[in-house]
Amino acid sequence: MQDRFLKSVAKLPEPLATAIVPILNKDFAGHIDAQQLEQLQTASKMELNELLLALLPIAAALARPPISDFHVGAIAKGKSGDIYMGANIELPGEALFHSVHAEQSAISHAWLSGESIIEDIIVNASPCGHCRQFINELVEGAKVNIHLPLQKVEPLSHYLPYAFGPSDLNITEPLLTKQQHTLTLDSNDPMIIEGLDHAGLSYAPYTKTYAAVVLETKDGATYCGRYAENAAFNPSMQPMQMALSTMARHNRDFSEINRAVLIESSKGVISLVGAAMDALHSVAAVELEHIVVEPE
Ligand SMILES: O=c1ccn([C@H]2C[C@H](O)[C@@H](CO)O2)c(=O)[nH]1
Ligand SMILES: [Zn+2]
Repeated sequence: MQDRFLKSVAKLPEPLATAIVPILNKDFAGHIDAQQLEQLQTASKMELNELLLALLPIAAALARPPISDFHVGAIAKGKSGDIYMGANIELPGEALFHSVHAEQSAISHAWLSGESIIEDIIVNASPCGHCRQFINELVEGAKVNIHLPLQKVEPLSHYLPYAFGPSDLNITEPLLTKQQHTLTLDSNDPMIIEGLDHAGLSYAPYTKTYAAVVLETKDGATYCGRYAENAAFNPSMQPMQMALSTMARHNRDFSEINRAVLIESSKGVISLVGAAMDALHSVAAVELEHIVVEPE
């Protein structure tokens, strides 16, 4: 089991702790598939909703909050039945808007893993307004069930009545709708090829700035983030933040970043390069490679 989970596992009821230890092996990065979840349910004799709440300390152990020391853990449950953990990240010395909320981290984890509908979000602290908005931007967002430790399960619409969302800007395909934008560049650099794929899957209906970030560590492992825009603009999740959140879930230190690439479409009305550089430089002494690609 990874050391970062020792304290959280110690707090779990014994049968659940015993059953989860093998899952928390060195490769664990916050994903528990439907079959494993069923095994945990059998072993712990817990109702599914009870089990999901019991798993939150594991999700919270993924957090990196050097400013607040407030560890938030969230779980997004996809239509497939798999669950995806996420946690908050704060960037040392940088403006607070660079922070990633646990709910965004869990949602982006599900999205990067190919989920097209998120049915439930489980979180250990009441979701802030920004997260309620982010959830409302998803496919069937108003219907996402919100699970909190001391509250009965309610759909997002209970927590965010009279909501603003993509339809107010005449966007009919919300976040998580399959994207396929063609960005091609003649390159045989594996990091750039990976980045082009992710940029093509990014979600940017308001600016068309399709973008992705790929971070590489010295051992050759790569961690990706795609741009996820919001109709409410400010809660949009930057590709650098999403990539850092992927790295944190994989238990990698940001100082291990060896190479960082931002790919973005030349036809977008904004550029994410300044924001991406600020975020990157707060955690790693690496220059950002900025690659601008002509969409087809
Ligand atoms: O809904 C919320 C509210 C706050 N936080 C994080 C952001 C920041 O890192 C810390 C303090 O606000 O908690 C979340 O992850 N989700
Ligand atoms: Zn929040």
